[in-house]
Amino acid sequence: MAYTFHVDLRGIVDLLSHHLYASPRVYVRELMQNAVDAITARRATDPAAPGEVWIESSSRTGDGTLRVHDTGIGLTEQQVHELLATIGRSSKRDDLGFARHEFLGQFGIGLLSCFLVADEIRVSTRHGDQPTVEWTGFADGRYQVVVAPADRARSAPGTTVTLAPRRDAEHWLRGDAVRGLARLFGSMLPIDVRVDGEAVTTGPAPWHRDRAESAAARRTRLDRYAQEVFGFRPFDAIELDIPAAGLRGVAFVLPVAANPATRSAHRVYLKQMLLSETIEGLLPDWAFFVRCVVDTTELRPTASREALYEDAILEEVRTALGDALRGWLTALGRTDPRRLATFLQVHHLGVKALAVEDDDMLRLIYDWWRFETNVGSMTLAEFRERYGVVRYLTSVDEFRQLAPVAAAQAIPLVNAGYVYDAALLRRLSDLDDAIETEVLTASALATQLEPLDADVERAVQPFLAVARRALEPLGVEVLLRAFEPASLPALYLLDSDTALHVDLRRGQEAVDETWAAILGSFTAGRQDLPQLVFNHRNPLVRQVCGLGDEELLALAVEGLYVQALLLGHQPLRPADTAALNQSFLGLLGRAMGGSR
Ligand SMILES: Nc1ncnc2c1ncn2[C@@H]1O[C@H](COP(=O)(O)OP(=O)(O)OP(=O)(O)O)[C@@H](O)[C@H]1O
Repeated sequence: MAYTFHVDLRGIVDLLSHHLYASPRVYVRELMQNAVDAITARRATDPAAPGEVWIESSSRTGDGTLRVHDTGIGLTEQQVHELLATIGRSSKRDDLGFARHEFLGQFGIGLLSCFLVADEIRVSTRHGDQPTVEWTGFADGRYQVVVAPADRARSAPGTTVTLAPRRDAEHWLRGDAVRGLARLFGSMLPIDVRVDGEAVTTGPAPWHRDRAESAAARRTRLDRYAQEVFGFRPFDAIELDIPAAGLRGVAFVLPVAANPATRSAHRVYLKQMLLSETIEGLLPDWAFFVRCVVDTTELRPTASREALYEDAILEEVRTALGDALRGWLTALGRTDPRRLATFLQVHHLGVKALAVEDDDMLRLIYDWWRFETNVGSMTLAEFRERYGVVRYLTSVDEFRQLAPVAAAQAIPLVNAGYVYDAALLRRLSDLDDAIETEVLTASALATQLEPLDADVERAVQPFLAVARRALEPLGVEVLLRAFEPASLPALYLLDSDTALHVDLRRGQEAVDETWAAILGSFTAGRQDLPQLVFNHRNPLVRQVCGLGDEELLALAVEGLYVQALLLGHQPLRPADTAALNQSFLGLLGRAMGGSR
């Protein structure tokens, strides 16, 4: 024998309120939606039928109830049983069960949301010339249907829904709350909606085109809209139009930097009814620099109507919106490079993050973003045009230290030490195989520094011997070269590769045997050391080279070593600090005429 399921309405309402809807406020949206759909249905056969929705809040009715009146299609007695009293049954689906395009509703559960604020829902409805039917649904699952007596018969087709409030939910039915919610959800609806006599529908969407309006006036209006809705005056307003998704709208470009890691929230309308102000995932993740407001007819809501259903159309829309933003950026580069430069100034981090994966954005950075170089600030495109190979350093500290030295050796260098820069430079050949890029290593720079004449080289051997002896315990290789700028006495050179091995070796000294053996396996066979290159063009270094007093020479060498470390923003180890102390105190002692 077959039985029919029974539904525990209290359980269902509990489910809706705790798991489906984020807040009871959705009840206003569901009631407006039903009223608008009913008018749409009536106008399908009677295009001249009146289309009005008016809501009387409890502040107006005075008896605590809220009433929603519409001039829609109404229901017959049989439809009342079928549609109002059957959870999940909807008149807005076609024979195959698909949502019908012209309606906002589709799931057949919207009316239940009224139980979030009401104990009792009363519907008085009239379809065509049929008698007025009165249906009352109670939160405990009972319902009654009666044909209205003559004194309560409706004079025209349409429906009135009356809510008797739940205890503790009375405030949801009051004038202020209802007006605010009706305005929030329904301000763009194509049908006139009033709350307590006040219009909440404010006419066409902000992107609606009015032929008589000038471009400047339109922009001012859109700016004002962004200010009202998002609270900022946009850098630009990008109009969006994707006919395949029935989507129109505007992307407002943020005037200040946004965190690329935070997903942007957008204001999305479905068939002119607000779905949510905080829709994520409408745009690709990289489009963090805009806030959109869009209306679409083709995207589908989830049953809560608070999010978009993740399907193939949403995926296509996301791609198309991404293309629109990309198009805006590249067009700006063509038509108004100065504005693009301003945009990049604000949003460069995000655009760079995107350029790591996207060729168009990489091209944008290549052509328009000004990098710091040791030959002035310029774009990578300019740099390449002037100097051929795009040589760069991957740390800001390294750049600060080496840029002047490299410039003096006529080696143009780009500072790629900021976040994403190195990754972008590594990817540049993706744009064009002919673009050559190269990291300048410290050892490569050392080879560019001019060696000394043979005579000088011979003469400085005693200096080198003392300097090597003094610095050997500190694990640094000593060189003497002649280079510009002459004001720099010594240069501490450490490649990132060498730095890693130096760190590992230092780690080895500081840990127990097991760890030392593990770390040792990484450094095995590597003897590279950081280099300290003394500059023979520097007058002080020349003087030190000529010192006959070995003790004084060693003190000077230690001092110059620590100074080079400090200039290179290198951390000082205990041994370096000890060398600094020894040198400083020793030199001080010598200066005051004593000895160590
Ligand atoms: N004001 C109204 N006038 C005429 N019919 C209505 C009205 N309100 C509700 N109905 C009928 O009741 C049915 C159920 O309404 P309900 O709001 O629960 O679901 P829905 O609007 O079909 O779908 P959704 O859950 O997506 O809102 C509707 O399909 C419609 O036929």
